[in-house]
Order: sequence, then C-alpha cells, then structure tokens
Amino acid sequence: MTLAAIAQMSSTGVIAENLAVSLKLIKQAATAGAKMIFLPEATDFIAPSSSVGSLLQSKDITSFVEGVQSTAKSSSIWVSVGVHEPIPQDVKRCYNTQLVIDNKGEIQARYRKNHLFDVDIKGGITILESSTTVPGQSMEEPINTPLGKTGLLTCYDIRFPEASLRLRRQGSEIITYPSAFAVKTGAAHWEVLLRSRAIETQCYVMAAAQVGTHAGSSRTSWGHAMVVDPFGTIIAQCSDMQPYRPTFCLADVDLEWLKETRRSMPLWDQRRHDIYPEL
Ligand SMILES: O=C(O)CNC(=O)[C@H](CS)NC(=O)CCC(=O)C(=O)O
Repeated sequence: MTLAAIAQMSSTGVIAENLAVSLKLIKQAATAGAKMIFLPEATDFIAPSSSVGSLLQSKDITSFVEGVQSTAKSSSIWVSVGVHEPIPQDVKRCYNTQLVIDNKGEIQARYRKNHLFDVDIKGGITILESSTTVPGQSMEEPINTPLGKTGLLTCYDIRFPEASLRLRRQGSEIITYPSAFAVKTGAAHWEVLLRSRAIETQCYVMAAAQVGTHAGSSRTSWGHAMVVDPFGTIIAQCSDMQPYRPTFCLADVDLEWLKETRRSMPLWDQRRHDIYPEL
C-alpha cells in the first residue's frame, strides 16, 4: 500500500502566494509519509480573464514550476499540479496543463486539458475558458508513478467518459482530475461524476480541488477534494468546514484491492466491441 495526499486550497491572483501555500502542502504531505501529492487545477493562480495575459508574461509563472520542482526533489515526493502553461507565440492564451513531477524534481508528464469549460448556466455561471486557453490536441499515455499506472485528465474532462475508458484500456490504475469546479455544477454533479468514472474504469480517482472564494477574482469553487476507490467508495475527503484553509486528505492506494475489484467483476472481459467501438 502506498500513501497519496490530495490537496484542497483557494488559489489567489498572486502567483508567489500560491507557490508558498503549495510548497508548504508538499512538505507536509512528504512528512506525513505520502509518496505523491495531487494539487488542484490552476494551482499557480486564479484570476479574472483580463489579468491572465500579464500573469502569463510574468517571471513568477516560471518560478512557480521551478519552485515546485525543487521542493519535490528536496522532500523526495512526486507532485501532480495544474498550471497555466504559456504559449510563446500567443501573448494572451495558455494551455491548461497538468504536470507530473517526480521525486528528483524532473517533469515526467505534461497533459494539456482537451475539453474547455465554455458554458452558460442560468442562475449559475457563464464562463468562456477558450477566451484564455487553447485546448490540448492529444491525450497522454498513463505514466508509472509510485502509486501505480496513472492517467491524466483535468476538471471538465470528467464529463467525457470516453477519455477515462481509453486511459483504463491503456493500463491506468489511477486517474487524476485536478479541478476547480463551479459551485452550482459541483453541488449537482461533482461526486456523481467522480464516483461514476471510478466505478466504470475500476481505477482509483484522485480529485484535488480549488475551494471557496478566490481572493482577487469573482470566482468561487466547490472544493470537496476526494479520493474514490475502484469500487466507487469515497475513501478520503477534505473538510468542508469554513473558513477554508489549505489542506489535504490521505488515502492508501492498494493495487491488490484494485485487482480484486477487477477480478470479481471483470468488466474488461465482458465488453461488447462487436456492438460498440473500442476506445
Ligand atoms: O484556468 C483557470 O483559471 C481555472 N480553470 C477552471 O476553473 C476550469 C475552466 S474555467 N474550470 C472548470 O473546468 C470547471 C468545470 C465545472 O465546473 C463543471 O464541469 O461543472
């Protein structure tokens, strides 16, 4: 069994503040015995779309990733972290990227969010992620981490089960969804979506999350960072008590238990690819 830490925090529009919070969580998770910590989507900053361009041009955006890399190394822990990845030819837009950094500080994987959150929900929110973000054009093969084979997706991607089924077919044992879910859709869908993806893929689902009101922005996030096991049980969840503080929950990843779940209900041997396509 290997211990994983799943973080919940409220990023602000100041990158240096978010870096300080992240480094503290990384060190605490390592001290607690976790081999890998999952930080949310947009850990580096959450800011109004009008300030995204200048933040992308700032030096702090590179210092953020370098800071996480050097602390991953000094604390000897793997880190998954959601960041805004600048695009050299595009001064206004970025990729919404999940980085996986190993315990030597090296970037092992980089997944650029494929599905952008362009929605208009009455009584909820109107948001156009594509105004500041360029969609990724591919998925990443699952990578080996201390927890097991890990497939990478981000936030809104959770509404597209084709992607998670494909990651399972490619051998994933763990699927990550670093997130910053909206409050209205979070209350209605977050837990159902996470548990559904875990049940269908028989994978551990790691869902680090942004929570609460983000200083310097009008955005509020749903939180409820959690880990779901391959049977669909929530085995760890961050507190919902306010005022929110940066925190993490810990969960044991047990690949024997995962195998038992898959043995007892062999969904992958029972698929009907003669009727519907294989993903
Ligand atoms: O880049 C940033 O600043 C942070 N990114 C986000 O907050 C992203 C895009 S706006 N949020 C989501 O995808 C929420 C999905 C959601 O809430 C749902 O599917 O219901």
